[in-house]
Amino acid sequence: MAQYRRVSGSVGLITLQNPPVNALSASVRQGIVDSVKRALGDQKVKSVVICGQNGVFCGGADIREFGRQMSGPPLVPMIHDIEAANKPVVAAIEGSALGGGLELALGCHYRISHSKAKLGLPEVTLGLLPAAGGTQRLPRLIGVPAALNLITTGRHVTAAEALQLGILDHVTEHNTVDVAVKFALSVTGESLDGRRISSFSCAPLSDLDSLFEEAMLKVRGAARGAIAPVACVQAVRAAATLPYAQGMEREKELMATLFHSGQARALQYFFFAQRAVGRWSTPSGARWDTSQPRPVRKAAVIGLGTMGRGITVALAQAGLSVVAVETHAKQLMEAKKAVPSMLKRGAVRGGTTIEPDSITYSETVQAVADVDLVIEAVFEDMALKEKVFQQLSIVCKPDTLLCTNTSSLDVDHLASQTRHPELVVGMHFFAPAHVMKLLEVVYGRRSSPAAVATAMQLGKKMGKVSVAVGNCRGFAGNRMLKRYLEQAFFLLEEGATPELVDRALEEFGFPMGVFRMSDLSGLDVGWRVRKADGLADTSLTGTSARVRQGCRYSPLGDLLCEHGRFGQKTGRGWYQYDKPGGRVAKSDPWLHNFLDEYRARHGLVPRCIDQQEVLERCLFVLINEGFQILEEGIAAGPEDIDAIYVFGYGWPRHRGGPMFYADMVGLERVVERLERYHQAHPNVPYLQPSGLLRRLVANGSPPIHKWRNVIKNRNSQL
Ligand SMILES: CCCCCCC[C@H](O)CC(=O)SCCNC(=O)CCNC(=O)[C@H](O)C(C)(C)COP(=O)([O-])OP(=O)([O-])OC[C@H]1O[C@@H](n2cnc3c(N)ncnc32)[C@H](O)[C@@H]1OP(=O)([O-])[O-]
Repeated sequence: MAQYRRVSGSVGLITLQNPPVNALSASVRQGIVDSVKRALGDQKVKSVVICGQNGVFCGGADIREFGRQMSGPPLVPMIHDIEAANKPVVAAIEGSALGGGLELALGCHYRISHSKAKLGLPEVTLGLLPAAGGTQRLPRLIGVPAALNLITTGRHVTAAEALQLGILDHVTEHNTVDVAVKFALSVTGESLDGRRISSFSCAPLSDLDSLFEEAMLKVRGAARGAIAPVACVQAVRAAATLPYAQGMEREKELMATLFHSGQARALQYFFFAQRAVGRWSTPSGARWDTSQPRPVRKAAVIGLGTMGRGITVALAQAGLSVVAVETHAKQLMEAKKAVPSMLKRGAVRGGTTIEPDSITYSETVQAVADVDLVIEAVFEDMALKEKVFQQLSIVCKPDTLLCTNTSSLDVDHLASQTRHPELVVGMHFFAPAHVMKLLEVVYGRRSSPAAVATAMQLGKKMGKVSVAVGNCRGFAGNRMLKRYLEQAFFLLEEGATPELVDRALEEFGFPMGVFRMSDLSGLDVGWRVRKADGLADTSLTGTSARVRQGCRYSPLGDLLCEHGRFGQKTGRGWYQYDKPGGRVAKSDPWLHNFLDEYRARHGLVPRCIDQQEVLERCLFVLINEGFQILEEGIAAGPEDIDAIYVFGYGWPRHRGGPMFYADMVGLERVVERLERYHQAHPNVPYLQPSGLLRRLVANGSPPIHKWRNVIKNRNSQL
C-alpha cells in the first residue's frame, strides 16, 4: 500500500509501504493511484513528493506477482498520470530505485537521491525489459548509448554516476525526504514544460544504424542465447526512431514476447533461488536462523599455489588481516610478487584500496597461532592434508576454525585429525578464487552449527554465493560433473568429436563446451585423481581396457595425458593451440586420427550422433546425479544445486540451473530418456533414474518449489 499525508502545509507526501523493498504490488499501485488522485484534487496541495518507507525507494515491480493472474492498476497508465500531473512531482530516492521503481521516478518531474542510493533497470536479468516506459524515457533523458548500456546490462549505478548521466537532478547526503520536500516547495507553481520526459526527443546521433548493429552484435555475443538483451536493444531502437506513443506500443509488444517465456521463468526462479541458498539447513538440524557465526578478523591461508593466492586476495579484499603461509621458499617468493599485483588489479576493477600490510607472509605454520580461521589450500593429497591438519590442531588457538579447500577429499577424515573436529568445515573455492562467485561450504558429520554459519558468513563477506552442502566424494558440484565428463568421453568413443560435443553444449548456453573447458583447466588434474583412485591404467587391453569395477570406463583422457597432452598449458589437448599457454582452440587432425585408431582397436563402429543426444546424455546424467544428491541430503534443495551450477560451472542462467531445467523439460521425459539410454548402455549404472526422480514422477511431477515436500516426506519415513 501507500501512505498519504500533507506535510509542510502544501506538499502531498506519498510513502510506498511494502517491506522489505517496497515492490510495486497491486496494493502499492492502487495506493499510489489513490494518493496521486487525492493530492491532485486537494487545493491546498501545490506539489507532491513520492518516497519509500524504511530507507528504500522501490525495488521495482513485485516479481512474485508475475507468475499469477495480474490484478490492480497497471503501471504504465499510473506513471503516465503522474507525469501528466499539473503539480510538480518529486521522487525522493533512498536505498534503491530499480526496475519499475526507477521507471516510476522517471515519470516524476524531478529526481532527488541520497548519495548512497543505487539506481538501475535490471529487468534484463529477469528475462524482461523495462516495460513501464523505461526503454522509452531513459534514452530520451540520457541519450541512446548510455541508456542502451544500462538497459542491456541491467547494471546498478551509484547516485554519483546517475547524476553525471543526467538521471538525477540532485544528490544529497542529508535526509532525502526533507530535502525533496523543501525542493518541492521551491518549485511550486513553476512551469512543468520541459520536465515531462515523454515529450523529449532522443539526442540526435549521426550513425544510428551502425550504433544499433554494434549493440546487437555485442548483446548477441554475450547473451549465449538469452532473448531479453536482444529485445532490449530493439526497444531502445524504437525510442530512437519512433514517436513516444509508438515507442511505447513497441515496448509493450516486445514485453509480451518475453513475459511468459521459459527464459523469464528461469531467470525469475533463479532470482529467488539465489536468495534461498542463504537460508541453509543441514540434516542434523543446524539452520541459518538459529546458528550464530563467530567473528573472523584475522585469517590464514596455508599453501600459496594458484588457489591459495586467490583465497588470500579474496580474504584481503573482504577486509581481513591475512597470514599467508607457504613452506616452499621459491613458491613463497613467487606468491609475494603475484598477490600484490592481483590485489592491485582487483582494486582497479572494484574501485577499492587495500592496505598492502593487511597480508603477512610466512614460511612456517607457527605463524598462524593467533588467527580466528585457517583455510588450507595445499596440494590435493590426503596424506599431506592430514599432516597439515594435525599441525594446525596443535599450533592454533583451541577455538580457531580449520577449513579445507579440498575439491573432493573427505572432510570428516580431515576433521578426525584434529582435537576439535566440530571446528572443521570445507570451504571449496573455484578458480580463480578471488573472482569466481561460488563457494561450497562443506559440513562434516561433526561440524558445529557455528562453524558452518561462520564459513557461510565469511563467504558472503567475500562477495561469494555460499552454498552449504554435505560431505561426499566431489561434494555436489564435482560429483555431478564427473558424470557429465564421463558421458562426453563415451560419446567420443561412439563416434562424436570434441567439436560436435562442445558445439551442442555452447549452443545450449555454456560459455565453453566440456572439452574446451577441460583443456583450459588442465587434463592432468583429473588424470591425477583417476590414478590415485586406481582407475587410470592404460596397460589394460581388450575389453578390460574399457571397464572398471564392472562399469563402463573410457581411458581416452588417460591416453591423452600419456601423450603429454594436458590442454592449453602444453599447447595440445582435445584441441591444438598455437603455443603452450595459447588460448585459441583449433581442431586437431592428430586427435581425430587418434580417435579413429582407438575406435578401430576396440572394435567400436562410429555412428552419427546428433546434438540432442549430446545434450541428453551429458545433461540428464548430471541432473540424475543432482536428484541422487538431493535424495541423500547432500544438498538441501534444488535451488542449492542450481546456484552451484550457475555460479561455479557456467550453466546458462537463463536456463535456471540443471534442476530447474529438468522441471522445464518435464520429469517424465527425463526419466524416459534416461531409461532408454540405460537400456542401450546397461554397464553405466548411473543412467538409471534416481529413486527421488522416480518418486517425483509417481507423485505427479510437482513443480520445483514443491520438491522439498517430497524429499522431506521420504526423509521423515527413514
Ligand atoms: C505485462 C506486465 C507489465 C509489467 C511491467 C513491468 C515493469 C517493470 O519494468 C518490471 C520490473 O520492475 S521487474 C523488477 C525489477 N527489479 C529488480 O530486479 C530488483 C530486484 N531486487 C534487488 O535487486 C534487491 O532485492 C535489492 C537491491 C532491491 C535489495 O537487495 P537486498 O537489500 O540485498 O535484499 P534482497 O535479499 O535482495 O531482497 C530482500 C527480499 O525482497 C525480495 N525482493 C526484492 N526485490 C523484489 C521484487 N522486485 N519483487 C518481489 N520481491 C523482491 C527478495 O526476494 C527478498 O525476499 P526474501 O523472502 O527475504 O528472500
